[in-house]
Amino acid sequence: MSDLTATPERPAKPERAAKSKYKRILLKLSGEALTGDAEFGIDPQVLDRMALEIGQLVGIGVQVGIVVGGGNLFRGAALHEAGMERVTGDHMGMLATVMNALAMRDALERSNIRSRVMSAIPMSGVVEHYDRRTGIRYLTSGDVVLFSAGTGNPFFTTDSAACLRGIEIDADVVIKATKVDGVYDRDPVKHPEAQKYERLTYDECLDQKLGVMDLTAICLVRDHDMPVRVFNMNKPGALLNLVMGGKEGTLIDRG
Ligand SMILES: Nc1ncnc2c1ncn2[C@@H]1O[C@H](COP(=O)(O)OP(=O)(O)OP(=O)(O)O)[C@@H](O)[C@H]1O
Ligand SMILES: O=c1ccn([C@@H]2O[C@H](COP(=O)(O)O)[C@@H](O)[C@H]2O)c(=O)[nH]1
Repeated sequence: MSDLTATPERPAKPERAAKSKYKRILLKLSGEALTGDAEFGIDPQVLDRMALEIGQLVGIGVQVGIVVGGGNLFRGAALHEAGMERVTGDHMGMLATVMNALAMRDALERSNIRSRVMSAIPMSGVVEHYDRRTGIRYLTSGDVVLFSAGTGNPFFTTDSAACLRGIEIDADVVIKATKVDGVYDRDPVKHPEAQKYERLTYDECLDQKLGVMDLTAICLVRDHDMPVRVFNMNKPGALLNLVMGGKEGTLIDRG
């Protein structure tokens, strides 16, 4: 029987991402998309598929930091609407992201992709506490790093956490993997006639209040000139194509 406590062998150092457009990325995975066809929870098949796609990036030497959402389990705002105190609901939402990160790490390690989970909320014995310099060291050595528990503060979302961590680790781009294939002039799930944008400026996103990412997150990336790409995580090969410089989804930058 294999030793389940062992971490996979470190693979031979991958060649530098010679042909990739980005050297270090921050990938935001939608929690809601982890449910697959179910209504709640985590679909292991979705995790395995994501692990495969992330493995392709690691294989060409791209450094991958990940922030996973928690919308498949708990959202503070929804719990609050149902009568719970908001901060407690947000704490539950952040803990949900830790659960998703643990599940993602499990899938990555089953695919022999070395990975670490760090949490913004100390959780000794379960995951490491977030430390920027340690996280960067792990990334530099080729490990995938899952930054969990959002920002560690209530009233934020994991979109903001993804932009924050992306800026902190000096990523080349924040990539938001979601269920729609980019940013539209209105929610394409509710409005099938919605028009997709190829490229948008931060200010256009803010002025038009485009709901694909929260406004706090957009302000943060605008203030730090961090490009964001939104793409459909259900499209096989799209993540690799995007990292190689292909035109997937929508690019949000300063124009
Ligand atoms: N203008 C828009 N363009 C694209 N998508 C939009 C827009 N407005 C609202 N949306 C919705 O935003 C969703 C994308 O957000 P996502 O699924 O990542 O949710 P989230 O709340 O960020 O993630 P999580 O599930 O992790 O909480 C899409 O599924 C889409 O329905
Ligand atoms: O910094 C943060 C990040 C998240 N939360 C709470 O967690 C849930 C799940 O995150 P999603 O971005 O919605 O997937 C979120 O709704 C918040 O309740 C937080 O409080 N602080």
